[in-house]
Amino acid sequence: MRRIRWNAPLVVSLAGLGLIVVLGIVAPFLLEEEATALSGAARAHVSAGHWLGTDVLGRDVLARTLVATRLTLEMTLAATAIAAVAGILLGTGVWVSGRRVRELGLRLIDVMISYPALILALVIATVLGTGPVASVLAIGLGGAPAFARLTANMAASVAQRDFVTQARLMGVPPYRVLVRHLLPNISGPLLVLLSVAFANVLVALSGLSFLGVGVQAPDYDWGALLNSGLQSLYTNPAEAIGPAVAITVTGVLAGFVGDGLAAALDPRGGRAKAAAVRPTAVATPSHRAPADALVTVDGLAVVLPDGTRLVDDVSFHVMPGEVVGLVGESGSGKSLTAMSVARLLPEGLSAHAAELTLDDLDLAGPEADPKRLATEIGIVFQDPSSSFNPALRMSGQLTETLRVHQGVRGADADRRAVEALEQVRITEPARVMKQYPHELSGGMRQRAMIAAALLPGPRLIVADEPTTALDVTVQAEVLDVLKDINHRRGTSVLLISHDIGVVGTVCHRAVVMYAGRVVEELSAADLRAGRARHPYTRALLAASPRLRDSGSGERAPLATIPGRPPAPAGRPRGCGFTDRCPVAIDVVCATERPRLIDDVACHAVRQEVQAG
Ligand SMILES: Nc1ncnc2c1ncn2[C@@H]1O[C@H](COP(=O)(O)OP(=O)(O)OP(=O)(O)O)[C@@H](O)[C@H]1O
Repeated sequence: MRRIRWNAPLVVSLAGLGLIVVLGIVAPFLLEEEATALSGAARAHVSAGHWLGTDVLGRDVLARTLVATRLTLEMTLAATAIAAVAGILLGTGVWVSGRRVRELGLRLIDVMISYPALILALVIATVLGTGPVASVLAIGLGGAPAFARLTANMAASVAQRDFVTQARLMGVPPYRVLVRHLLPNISGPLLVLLSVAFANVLVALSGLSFLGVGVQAPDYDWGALLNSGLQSLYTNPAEAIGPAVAITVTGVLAGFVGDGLAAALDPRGGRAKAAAVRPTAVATPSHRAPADALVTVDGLAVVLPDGTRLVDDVSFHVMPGEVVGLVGESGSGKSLTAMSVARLLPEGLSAHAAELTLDDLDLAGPEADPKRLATEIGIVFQDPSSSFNPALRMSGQLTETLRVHQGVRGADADRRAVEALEQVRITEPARVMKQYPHELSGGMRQRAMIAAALLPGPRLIVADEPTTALDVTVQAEVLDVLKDINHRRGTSVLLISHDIGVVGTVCHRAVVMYAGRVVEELSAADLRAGRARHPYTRALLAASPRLRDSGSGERAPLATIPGRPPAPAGRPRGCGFTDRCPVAIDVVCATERPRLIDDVACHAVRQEVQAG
């Protein structure tokens, strides 16, 4: 419950159900007499005295409908509880039992689920006989397989996680594993199923009473009233309307609670949308980007709600037709910087910058045109297996931006998608268009991702570690495709990579990041020639099998960088690299933040320049 994000449908439907519950509690006290009093006028029509008319014995239908609320809700709650408890126990029980019991339990659930719940309930009701207790038991047990299946499926993924295995190895008793580890991790979807099951149980119980198997006279629930009302449907339809409306409204409200809960528990739903970058109050740019730069980032900061700066004062630019690499170890802030440019920051983070523009498009402004964003910036993500929807064919996914933002449809869109696939060197593009993502290899998927990013004709491609999930030979092919696109179409590329070798070979210029800041900017030619100045860039080069021998021509052993980058909250006041730096100057490096002067932010380099 602690992670629920309240939304309007959830609040309204819960309030509606609450009102019905209150009605169910008070109506028998207030209206019992009226509901049983014989007025003498059988099947009377709607009148001021009887808003829904009277039944076959002359009793007020509205009063009876309201009084029946309590029994109906009690039975529905009881049957839902039986279904949930029996189903959850069975579904989780199989995962805390031994292998044989588990196999047997899972097969049993399979068999039970293959029978429609109502048929199962009717069979049970026939065995148990008529009456409210029998129908509650029947509907409850009939609904249990749905809970058992959901619980078993979800518990399967949790039960194999390391913390559950560890708990079992430590001898934690099964019921504690169940209560502490399994149930809390599957509670969200179970809550949703619970509200949907409530609606189904209500309809099923009313159905049994309607068929005469459920509640027996003189007791009555909405189903029994519906049965009686149906007999006078042509003479006094209002008699059936009361219970019918009650069942429908309550069922729909319970369904809305389920929908509302699903939305409220969905981590991607509700307000979970990409955070926009806000302009900072700083009006004077600190970074002198050329006037004709395509992308200008000046003084970008990405901040956690507690004020921790994950990315701090980052400035760089990308020229038209230029490939710029953002390089640094894991956690240096590359992705957050790139995602700020694409306005795709994860929820909860806020960003601000003195300037963040793509040509004349203000990426920091609140109303950056979504159409321009979608068509002028193409994004290639790291993992090609999760970039496409596995349930849809490639054609629909590749042409989506064209259809949505450029109004290009049908054969035209398909033709352009085929051309884009050809450009990324996919053979038989027409066949690939008809395939599903899982039918393509990882390298093909990543090239298709690049084709999708290319299709609307973007001016910038942001490629976030596009080859990390691929094996080495395929990596080279994908990087080649990116280089080729830049060469042939002049598309600028912002390439994020932790591999300085990749950046040195593919990019024109590298922006080296460490601990959320830019520490050096240099051309790829300088990188390849080993002309890096910042000790961190030099350490990255020494650790790169591709570039370590460049410049000197010697075969130095592959180096590692000792220590680890500081966590965002524990970064020192001065230079973040101080603790790992071989040339750190006492006190000053730890306490004074080095500014980026002549493309390098390092006190030691500055001192060297001044001395010599
Ligand atoms: N949504 C988030 N909430 C909290 N911290 C985050 C979030 N996203 C990233 N971070 C933290 O911000 C820092 C920078 O993250 P970022 O993903 O930009 O690094 P990166 O250089 O791209 O690393 P990697 O190559 O591992 O993706 C890291 O310390 C990371 O743990």
